[in-house]
Amino acid sequence: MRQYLDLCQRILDEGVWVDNKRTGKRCLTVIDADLTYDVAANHFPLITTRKSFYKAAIAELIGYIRGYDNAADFRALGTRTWDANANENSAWLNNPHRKGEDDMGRVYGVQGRSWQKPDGGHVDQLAKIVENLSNGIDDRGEILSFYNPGEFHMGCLRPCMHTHNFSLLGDTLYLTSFQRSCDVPLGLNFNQIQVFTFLAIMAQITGKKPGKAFHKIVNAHIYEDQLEMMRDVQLKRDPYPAPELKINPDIKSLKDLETWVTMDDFEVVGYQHHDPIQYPFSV
Ligand SMILES: Nc1nc(=O)c2c([nH]1)NC[C@@H]1CN(c3ccc(C(=O)N[C@@H](CCC(=O)O)C(=O)O)cc3)CN21
Ligand SMILES: O=c1ccn([C@H]2C[C@H](O)[C@@H](COP(=O)(O)O)O2)c(=O)[nH]1
Repeated sequence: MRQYLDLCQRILDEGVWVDNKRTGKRCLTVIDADLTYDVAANHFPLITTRKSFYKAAIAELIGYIRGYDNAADFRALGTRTWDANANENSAWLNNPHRKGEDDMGRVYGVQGRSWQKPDGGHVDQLAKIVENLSNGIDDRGEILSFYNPGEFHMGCLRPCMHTHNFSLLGDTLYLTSFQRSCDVPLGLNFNQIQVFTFLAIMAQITGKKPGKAFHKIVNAHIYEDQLEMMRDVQLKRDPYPAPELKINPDIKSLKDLETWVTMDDFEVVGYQHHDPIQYPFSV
């Protein structure tokens, strides 16, 4: 938790104001942040200086794993976080590739599970990684990439967390995740949970021990309308100790994740937190 607060403070101390054309807002911005999560010790990186809705963050991750392309499917899993990008951004609403209400297009998990090949076939990047890791293989290219510039025009948003690179050392699994753009008050609260949970769940279904997860962020920002709450409320609070994440041990395969898993299969133990803070969201 301390590393999150340090990043917030660093943005306040060293950040540079940058105009953002897509949202029409200014962001206080720093470049390059590294966060590390100890998944082996189960120190779940849940924000404690405000109430965090972690089930929504895990629901997003499961939706990516399943290759969802529709905000309604995300809602059914337990998160409304894609509603605005799917249905309220005028550039996407006017895009001829949008297939109707709730469509997100070829974003995130669609690329992860079904990257189009020039010959008409598809690549399932995640299935290949699970297969290799389960067999003890790390070919130094266990990479899940959502970043497909050739199809940016077919999706509502370019992926922010765009690459997850798994590594095996003996029977310990590591994850290095790359993020190009990070809304620190809102997005990072979710992204920390997702990087941690992704390593924990991949270790579980491939029969490995989880090690550490390394989260590398390029552009880390606070939107102008979030700044006051961050500076005057959240950063004035003292953090509580990290809680633990409990995952249903019956989840044993990618198929389980794709078929029957719900948010009831994830539970956080020992979560002490301050009151919620509602930060503005920029579409
Ligand atoms: N500007 C922006 N920031 C983001 O973090 C973001 C996007 N856009 N677009 C795509 C996804 C959607 N994400 C979101 C969207 C909404 C919340 C949000 O409103 N979180 C609330 C609680 C939500 C709930 O109750 O489930 C929060 O207080 O954390 C978080 C992440 C992350 N991403
Ligand atoms: O997982 C996510 C998804 C999105 N974000 C934030 C980062 C930016 O504030 C916006 C995306 O805007 P771009 O103009 O495409 O950079 O969403 C996040 O933090 N985490």
